[in-house]
Amino acid sequence: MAIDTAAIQTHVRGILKALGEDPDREGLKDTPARVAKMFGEVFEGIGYTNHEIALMFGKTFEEDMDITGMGEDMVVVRDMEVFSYCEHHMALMYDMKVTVAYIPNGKVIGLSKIARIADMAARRLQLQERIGSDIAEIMAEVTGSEDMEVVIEGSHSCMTARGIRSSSARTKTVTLRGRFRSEPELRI
Ligand SMILES: Nc1nc2c(ncn2[C@@H]2O[C@H](COP(=O)(O)OP(=O)(O)OP(=O)(O)O)[C@@H](O)[C@H]2O)c(=O)[nH]1
Ligand SMILES: [Zn+2]
Repeated sequence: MAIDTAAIQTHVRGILKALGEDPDREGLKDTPARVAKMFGEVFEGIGYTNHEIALMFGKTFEEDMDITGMGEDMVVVRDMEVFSYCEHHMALMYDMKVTVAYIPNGKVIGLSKIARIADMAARRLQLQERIGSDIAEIMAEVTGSEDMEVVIEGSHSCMTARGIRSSSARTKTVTLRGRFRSEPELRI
């Protein structure tokens, strides 16, 4: 479902007024439209289910797997940068690095598609933990493998720039599925 751009503009204008601002002054007159456009970008993932994201980026390669045996070798893509917004404050999560490891089950996914999946899962009102479980769920559907680890490190502006103001606090979350859960030596 596409976002309701007109409603967002109306509400942003209302927020500006509630803040004591003049929404018609030169610097703010286009702000509701800009914010609606920005929300369309940064919240694009709200418009898709995990299943739909799996279909969108679900191109896999099965050729040569029997010959090379690479269909069972671990793949790790490190440090994919994403941005997200926490669902509690709608505050930016930044300096977010996502690392995904999986053990293919006979087919592999194109590497760029892993980054696209991580990027789209982050473009929602999220919890860092849920970004990890969403990526694991989408990757499992695409690859047919349950053996997955997703490590995310990031900063939450709701705790670095306001509130407790722990400006250097970083949060690390680890999502483990399948063999990564039962065999600790596999963990990256
Ligand atoms: N587990 C988890 N918590 C988050 C995430 N993003 C933000 N939070 C936390 O969500 C909580 C919301 O707590 P509340 O007490 O309702 O909000 P608040 O009064 O603004 O709390 P303070 O931030 O402590 O001032 C805060 O502790 C945030 O740090 C996240 O991705 N995962
Ligand atoms: Zn927050």
